[in-house]
Amino acid sequence: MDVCVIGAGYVGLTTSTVLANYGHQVYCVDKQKERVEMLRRGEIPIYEPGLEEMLVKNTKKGNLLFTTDLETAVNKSDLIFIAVGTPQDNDGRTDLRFFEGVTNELAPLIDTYKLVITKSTVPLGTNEELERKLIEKGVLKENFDVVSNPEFLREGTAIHDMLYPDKIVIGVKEYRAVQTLQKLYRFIDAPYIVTSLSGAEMIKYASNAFLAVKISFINELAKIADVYNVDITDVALGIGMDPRIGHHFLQAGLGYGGSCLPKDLSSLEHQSIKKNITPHLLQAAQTVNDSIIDHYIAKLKKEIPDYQNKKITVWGATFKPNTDDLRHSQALKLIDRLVKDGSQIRLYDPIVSPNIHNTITYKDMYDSIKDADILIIATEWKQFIEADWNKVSERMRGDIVVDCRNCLQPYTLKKNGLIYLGVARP
Ligand SMILES: NC(=O)c1ccc[n+]([C@@H]2O[C@H](COP(=O)([O-])OP(=O)(O)OC[C@H]3O[C@@H](n4cnc5c(N)ncnc54)[C@H](O)[C@@H]3O)[C@@H](O)[C@H]2O)c1
Ligand SMILES: O=c1ccn([C@@H]2O[C@H](COP(=O)(O)OP(=O)(O)O[C@H]3O[C@H](CO)[C@@H](O)[C@H](O)[C@H]3O)[C@@H](O)[C@H]2O)c(=O)[nH]1
Repeated sequence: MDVCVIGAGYVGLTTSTVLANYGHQVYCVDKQKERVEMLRRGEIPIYEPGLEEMLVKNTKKGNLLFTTDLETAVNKSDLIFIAVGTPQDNDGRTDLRFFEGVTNELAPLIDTYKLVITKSTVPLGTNEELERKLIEKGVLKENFDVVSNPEFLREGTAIHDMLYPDKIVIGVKEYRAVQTLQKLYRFIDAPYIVTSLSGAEMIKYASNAFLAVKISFINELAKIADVYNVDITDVALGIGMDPRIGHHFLQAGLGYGGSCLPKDLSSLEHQSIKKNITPHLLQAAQTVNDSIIDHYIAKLKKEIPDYQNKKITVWGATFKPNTDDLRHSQALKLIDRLVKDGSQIRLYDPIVSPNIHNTITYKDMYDSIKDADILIIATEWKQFIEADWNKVSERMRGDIVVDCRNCLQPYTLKKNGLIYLGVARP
């Protein structure tokens, strides 16, 4: 099938590449000229394991093309995916600027039948509004159907998640759209959830909200476990054994960040308030998440009252491992807070070198800890988990390792003369 994908970010690039890899002809459009030129050279603007290889293979084969020319891409395609960003505005609502920009650009280009498929995460009612606007702008009703087909991939495992999703959610008004999408996704073996446009929009928000609530739940329990000298990893393991609870998303730590959970939870909160419903649980999940940095700063202060005067190294800047994404990173929030408190930070991250006030970034993880008093693990990258702790111990001046992600083995550190401070791990 001939497919146009609008937006060459994490979702648009993964969608384009996977569809092309399974035999479709894909035109991936982005308005950023430099990004498109880069992609044409086979360089990818984001870090996503496995993506570059598959992308280059398919560009060489000619079934994956990058362009800024929306008109040609739309003309050549039967299906049009919208995968532009829907960030958070200053009030915490969804900023639909890019999505509405696409609606305006698309309207004059649709003069034969197209399936317009929304992959971007958009508030309830947005796809109905998209349909209404396209008609209002002169597109004939018989020339298009709108489909809400939210994406559930995680950064760092995007290709795997797109190939092996637990479900494919499709919000439609016309059943013919479902058949077209089943044809498009014939290489994916997953159950279909077919619902209304807003039903699909809500499934997306509900998923991310549930995950955020689950993380805040374990983080709240971690605070309680801490004061009662209980190991929270035992508690997570114990409750996770119950299949009604499950083991996933029970890792206590610095809290959730990234480009999705915080903004989607906040958006759902506003969508709820707009209809006079107070979303107590969603608000509580955010409150817990917002309180975590303060909580761990207080813990650090209790352990080392003059921590501001110590040499602190932080390992990890991104919001989670295996990505270059710094959006809403809790690690960055922690660094900001330490800097505000007067500390000078040395930072090492395997992929990014962000420019942060009073922070020196290092290219080598062991160089970053030379003469450090305190080492803080803010993101659970594999290379931190597998660090040479004897070498760490020799390089550091002090002996304190704060494991904000509960990803290390306390015993291994202790064996190497280091003091381990985890999240509720007595
Ligand atoms: N990142 C994720 O893991 C993820 C997962 C599932 C869903 N989502 C949702 O998918 C959407 C996209 O997220 P992302 O992280 O891929 O965004 P992104 O910011 O990485 O990429 C968006 C791209 O869209 C381009 N763009 C904006 N307006 C355009 C226009 N008018 N024409 C052409 N290109 C345009 C931008 O230049 C940018 O390259 C969001 O709604 C997000 O909530 C993201
Ligand atoms: O037990 C856990 C699991 C995750 N996190 C944190 O939660 C955040 C989000 O993690 P994850 O969900 O793996 O990352 P994303 O790539 O943002 O993926 C989420 O957001 C995407 C965008 O909507 C959805 O498509 C995915 O299904 C959803 O998992 C990160 O900061 C993690 O460190 C924890 O603190 N504890």
